[in-house]
Amino acid sequence: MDKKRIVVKIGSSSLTNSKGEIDKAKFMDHIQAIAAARKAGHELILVSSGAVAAGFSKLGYPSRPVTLKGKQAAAAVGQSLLIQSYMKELSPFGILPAQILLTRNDFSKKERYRNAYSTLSELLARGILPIINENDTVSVEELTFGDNDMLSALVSGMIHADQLIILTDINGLYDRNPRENPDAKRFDYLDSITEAMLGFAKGTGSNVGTGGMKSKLIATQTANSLGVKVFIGLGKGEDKLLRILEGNGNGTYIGSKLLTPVKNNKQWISLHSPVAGKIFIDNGAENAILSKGSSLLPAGIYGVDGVFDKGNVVEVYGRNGLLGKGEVLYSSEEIRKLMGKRKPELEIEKVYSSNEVIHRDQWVQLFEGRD
Ligand SMILES: Nc1ncnc2c1ncn2[C@@H]1O[C@H](COP(=O)(O)OP(=O)(O)O)[C@@H](O)[C@H]1O
Ligand SMILES: N[C@@H](CCC(=O)OP(=O)(O)O)C(=O)O
Repeated sequence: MDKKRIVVKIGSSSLTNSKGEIDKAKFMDHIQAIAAARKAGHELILVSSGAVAAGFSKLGYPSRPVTLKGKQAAAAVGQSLLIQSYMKELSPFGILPAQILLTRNDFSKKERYRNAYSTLSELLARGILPIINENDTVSVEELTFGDNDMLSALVSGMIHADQLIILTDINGLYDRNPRENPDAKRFDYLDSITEAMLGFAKGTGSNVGTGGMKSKLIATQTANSLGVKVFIGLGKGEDKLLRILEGNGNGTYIGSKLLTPVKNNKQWISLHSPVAGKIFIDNGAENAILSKGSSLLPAGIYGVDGVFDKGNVVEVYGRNGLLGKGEVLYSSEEIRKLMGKRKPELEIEKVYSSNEVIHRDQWVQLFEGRD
């Protein structure tokens, strides 16, 4: 089998018990499977939940806390317990883990996004097993990933993984919540996640998990849009990851064969960049961008909203509303002077070095009406 780069996301319910402790048997099952997949030559990155679930009982909480300070305090204790266990149990297999705690800001600032990518690549190149979690203790509610399903999707896109494996306490997506409908049917293979599927995926079934199946499906849509195939399910035994990679896993596989990887700068523009302003373009420019894949030139721009600098990301609007997002090569002040002008006029003025306001390589189409 080809050597693959895989992101494995393990949910709280697959690591801990309801009393708020790491479940030794579940934990060791993952360790053995990780070791076997690495031995087979695959590159692995772990996104491990479980910090809150493994920490709350040590702080005297009877169950998973609901307040922000309670969750953050529990995560501070639980995260170190988790990493300690990973270190100890992976060591006999000669695997050295590295703890990486990320916040939403690490993705929204371009330099930090690039830096996270370089660090992860360096760790992989040196044979280390990165273990990622959200930095729960410092993340504030408005600035979180939502859950680790989304974090794992964003990481798998960033490092151009071949597959994202979401290990949970249920063997895949069913057409109704199987905990409430015993005759619900499971999907084995899906090309993509549709709106209808989002409708029948519901919340968590355990008292330690957070997002339930719905958050896994939303994360799957994101991973697929970045060119990464997804498996959602469970498994037992040291060969469970290898079986999943061979296509024999106990769960649902999602993503057609036609998925295309997305370059990191385009991922950053479409999913992480803060929007600094708006540009309004005419029909000719809209056609050129959407149908011919051209860059955006000043001639087609008739309006600018906001104050922004060169290098910021703006939204571009046409007759169909929002068309996409792109990184501008001029400030809002400069674009106001340039807009509507054609090449000869710009050349006579000899002020600007390049004609493009947004280069095609820094443009991401969000309007789905056209290719
Ligand atoms: N249509 C569905 N198919 C499968 N599981 C579902 C569905 N709707 C809701 N669920 C629930 O989602 C749960 C898995 O999510 P969650 O508890 O958040 O797990 P984790 O801790 O692994 O992230 C399942 O145990 C199940 O109760
Ligand atoms: N970052 C949190 C987990 C958040 C989360 O998404 O949990 P889960 O639904 O179990 O994957 C923690 O470590 O407790």
